[in-house]
Amino acid sequence: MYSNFQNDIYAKGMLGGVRPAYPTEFDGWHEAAHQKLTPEAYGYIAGSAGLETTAHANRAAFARWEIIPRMLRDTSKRDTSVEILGKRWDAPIALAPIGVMTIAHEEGEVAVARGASRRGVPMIASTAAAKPMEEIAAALHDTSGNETSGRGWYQLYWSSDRDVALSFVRRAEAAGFEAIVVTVDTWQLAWRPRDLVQAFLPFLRGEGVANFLSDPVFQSRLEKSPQEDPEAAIRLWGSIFGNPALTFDDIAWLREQTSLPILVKGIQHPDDATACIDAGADGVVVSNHGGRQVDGARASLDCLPDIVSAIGGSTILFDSGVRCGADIMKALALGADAVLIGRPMVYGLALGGAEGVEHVLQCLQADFELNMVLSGIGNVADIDRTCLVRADD
Ligand SMILES: Cc1cc2nc3c(=O)[nH]c(=O)nc-3n(C[C@H](O)[C@H](O)[C@H](O)COP(=O)(O)O)c2cc1C
Ligand SMILES: CCCCC(=O)C(=O)O
Repeated sequence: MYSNFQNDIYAKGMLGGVRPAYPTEFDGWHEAAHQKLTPEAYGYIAGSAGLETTAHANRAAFARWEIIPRMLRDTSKRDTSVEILGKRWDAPIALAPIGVMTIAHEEGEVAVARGASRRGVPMIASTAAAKPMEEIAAALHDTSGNETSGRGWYQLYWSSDRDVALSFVRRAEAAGFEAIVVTVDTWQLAWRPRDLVQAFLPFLRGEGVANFLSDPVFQSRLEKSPQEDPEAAIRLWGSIFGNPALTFDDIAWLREQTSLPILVKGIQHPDDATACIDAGADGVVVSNHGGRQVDGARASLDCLPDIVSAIGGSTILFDSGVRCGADIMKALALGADAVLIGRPMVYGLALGGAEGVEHVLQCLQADFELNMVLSGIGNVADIDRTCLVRADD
């Protein structure tokens, strides 16, 4: 039971005089990480596109839904597990793909992988990771110490050089990642004022390009190796990173290239969701990239119900604005199968590396479980639309 964590905290405090090493909710993680991070790293992580209207809308949308807890329902048996793409997850939570995590902590995604596997939470490794995917996979699957083997998916930023994109998929298969998540909303970075005013883009100093620099197909496009001529390698990265020409036909093409499940991340319109499924995807991630791409875009949570109506039965994950157990419950009640945790995890990483990631996940798991059972629901499958009312009703 995840909620044993609550008892542990009280017991350690009252019997041993020890308080938790880190805060236990989002604002605390955010504030403490803000103190620790460089201004540039903080701006990159916390910042969103434009006036950050969409980032705020993501939070406001959660506030417009309210849970009505039900009483006197037997919740003595509780089950937070879900089945996603044929695999059992202990909780309806995975880690969102997040690039260039060495700006938050020197061990970057390797620490994220360790924290995730200790909590049994699947991790989606980003193409823009600061560590090559093979290193992340090794950390995920490392069962030394008391870690259980973690579960990983690979997030593909689809290069305009299709052979590089395919090489990433082949490497992900070989490294043991269990699904491909194609992110389609960020083939180019949006107008991000916090980064612009600090003129900060970590990729240009060689952080977050490891998957490219270590890739044999990418290397074959260079005259000299990335070690010999790092500048030329970064220039090539800049020119082939994203692919504005991508269409649903490419998803259909990818479907023929790999037997791994494919999810398309960054979907906000129900017709796009349907087209993804028609092209052979197994599901989508309803997301506006945490408000980091199209400012003025609709809150991700508000996009969810129509997409559920359009492609219900396919796998539907959700992110953008998930901060606490209640948010997880609301997203599930509106039809998501599971949610992805983004910034809360990054702040945990900044605070304490693998231990910080583990702590944030443990808090979210316990908070979610307690929220669910105290609402009178013993089983994730029973979280549905009847748990919620609109705040203005
Ligand atoms: C610092 C940072 C880096 C990110 N890098 C990636 C990435 O490499 N690939 C990707 O698909 N999404 C990336 N995202 C988006 C997340 O996967 C996710 O959609 C977003 O964080 C959800 O919003 P939230 O963190 O506000 O909940 C990034 C987000 C942040 C904050
Ligand atoms: C160029 C990769 C960008 C990483 C990303 O997705 C983000 O910063 O939101």
